[in-house]
Amino acid sequence: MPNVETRHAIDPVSAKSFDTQSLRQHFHVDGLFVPGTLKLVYTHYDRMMLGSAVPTDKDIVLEHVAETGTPGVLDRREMGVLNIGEAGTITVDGTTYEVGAGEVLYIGRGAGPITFSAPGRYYILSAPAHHTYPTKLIKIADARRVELGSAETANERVIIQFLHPEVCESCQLLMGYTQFAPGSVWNTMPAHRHDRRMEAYLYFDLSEEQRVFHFMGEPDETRHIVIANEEAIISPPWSIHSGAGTGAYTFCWAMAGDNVDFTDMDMVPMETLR
Ligand SMILES: O=C(O)C(=O)C[C@H](O)C(=O)CO
Ligand SMILES: [Zn+2]
Repeated sequence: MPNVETRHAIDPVSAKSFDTQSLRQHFHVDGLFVPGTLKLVYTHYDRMMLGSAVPTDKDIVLEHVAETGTPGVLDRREMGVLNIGEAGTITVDGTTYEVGAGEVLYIGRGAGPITFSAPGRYYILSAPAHHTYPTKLIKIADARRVELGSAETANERVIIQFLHPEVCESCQLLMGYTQFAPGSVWNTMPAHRHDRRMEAYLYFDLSEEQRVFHFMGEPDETRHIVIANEEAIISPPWSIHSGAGTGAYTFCWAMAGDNVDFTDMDMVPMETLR
């Protein structure tokens, strides 16, 4: 049985009163990517599930997750898996996909069981789905690239979009990752919100000593959470989501909610941030 933790949805009024420990308890995820284990976090934000699988000499099979209330985990869901480790394989319904470093496997509704094989460090995202789109391996060259920011503002980066309507159809999941040029450290500032979609971040490619200060909260009530390598953030739909690192890093962003329009954002004017 997978190790599954549940996170309930928190409203912005309650979040205002949280101290560091409470913020971390509700919005921060650690303990991911432990060799030989499958860990899942079942959230009540659009029922997005996130987690990790790190197979060793033994494969890890994902089939039933009690929290979904269905025999197979993907009976009514879709899944995106990003490999942040060495190339490995994922087998879905008897078809084996070679998933290289930085590649994403989209797994359509109704598929499974899913077998994760070494080597590979697999970051897992899943949301409810109303339609079955085909399972598809997405290579980096097939993804959509958006270059933005500049060295002068310490935010020169490329957003690489994998689960995006122009690349791979999905019901709810939008997913990709953002990589920084050396010396650039700021993501998603000026900040935005999108009440239509929640968002989850996984920060990775950080050295042991490196940290990212992740900013969250309503624009006039911001808070921060200090993040180390391969730790994640659950970002509620009412919250900004932004970060500044002590050096360059990569982060995987993923969203679920009412639309799959990456550009549907409500920008937050700088002068309103507190
Ligand atoms: O660096 C950025 O800016 C991002 O990657 C933005 C996130 O992808 C995002 O918040 C999308 O809604
Ligand atoms: Zn966003």
